[in-house]
Amino acid sequence: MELENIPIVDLARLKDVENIAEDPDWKSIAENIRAGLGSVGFLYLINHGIPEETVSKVFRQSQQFFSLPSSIKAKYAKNTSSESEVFKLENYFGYQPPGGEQLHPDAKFELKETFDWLNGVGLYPSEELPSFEPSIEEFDAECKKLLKRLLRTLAIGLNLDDVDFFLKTCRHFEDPENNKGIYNIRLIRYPAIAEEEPLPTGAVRCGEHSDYGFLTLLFQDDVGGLEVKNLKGEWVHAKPIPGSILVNTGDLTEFWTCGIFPATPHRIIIPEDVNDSKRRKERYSVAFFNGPDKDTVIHPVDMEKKPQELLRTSKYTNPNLKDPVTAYDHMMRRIANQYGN
Ligand SMILES: O=C(O)CCC(=O)C(=O)O
Ligand SMILES: [Fe+2]
Repeated sequence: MELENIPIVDLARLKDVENIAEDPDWKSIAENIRAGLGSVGFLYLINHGIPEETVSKVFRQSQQFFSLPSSIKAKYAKNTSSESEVFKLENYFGYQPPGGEQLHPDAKFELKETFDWLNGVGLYPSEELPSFEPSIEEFDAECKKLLKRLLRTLAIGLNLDDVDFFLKTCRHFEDPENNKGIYNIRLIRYPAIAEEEPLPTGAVRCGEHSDYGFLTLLFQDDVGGLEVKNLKGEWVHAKPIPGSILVNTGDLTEFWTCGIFPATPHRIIIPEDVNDSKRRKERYSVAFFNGPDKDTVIHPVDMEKKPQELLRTSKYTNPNLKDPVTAYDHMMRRIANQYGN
């Protein structure tokens, strides 16, 4: 089944039962997740179990942080002292002002500010905002709880013998201090654009890209503007659904599953109409990018026992790219080639 729009998956019936692989509710939800991530590559989760207040606290702290003067935000800046520092995974935390990142060669200027943490490690503006760090920590723990369930639904949806196949590769969930993982929380603000404001040539909010890792949880406010490319190559608006979370699969998953779960391109353009509210309003989003532990060997062959008709053509079905690689090396080759071409 090929879906054109982003489906909604309701997790309300996902209960902690003994044998989840045989549980009809887990099975049917796993099927829905499989159908959504296996076609559009994106889906909305509702009744996902993350308390609304946990999410709104992070959005409030994000608004307060990005509203601070640039000189204060600069205290928490990402290490961009040299090209080699920028591309080190270990340095993937801190604040980046607008124009700090380019996700697509045509997106000459990304009108966004970001604030990142890697594996729960990073800089917290505790002096200015004492509630900031506890809000991120609470959010981090809730996202991991949800991801643990999602990773099991992925394995069930793929009919893998071991329902914990993916979960076992995320030891960082249980042992946050081990620094084995690759996960990243990112706060984003896209500033409002005034009617008379001249924009740099090629400006967008977020250049077209696919995510790098395994699974992304994306929380957005009510402004809208995110577009997702469906299998027909059409851009579909990922309209905000209050209380929902968008989930999508990244490059690593596309590689691992031989394209069963594609890494779908997405972007946020700036509407030309100066009165469009998607342009006039500032927009906030929060992403939790989850990868498997760095030393996980990603071996696409694991999935080759799957029926061939399920394997979609992807850049990773290229035989030269099929050699096993650790999650860390995969991320490094992806970061080094930031445009992903
Ligand atoms: O802000 C958004 O809604 C999307 C951001 C995104 O795709 C990303 O940071 O990878
Ligand atoms: Fe993305």
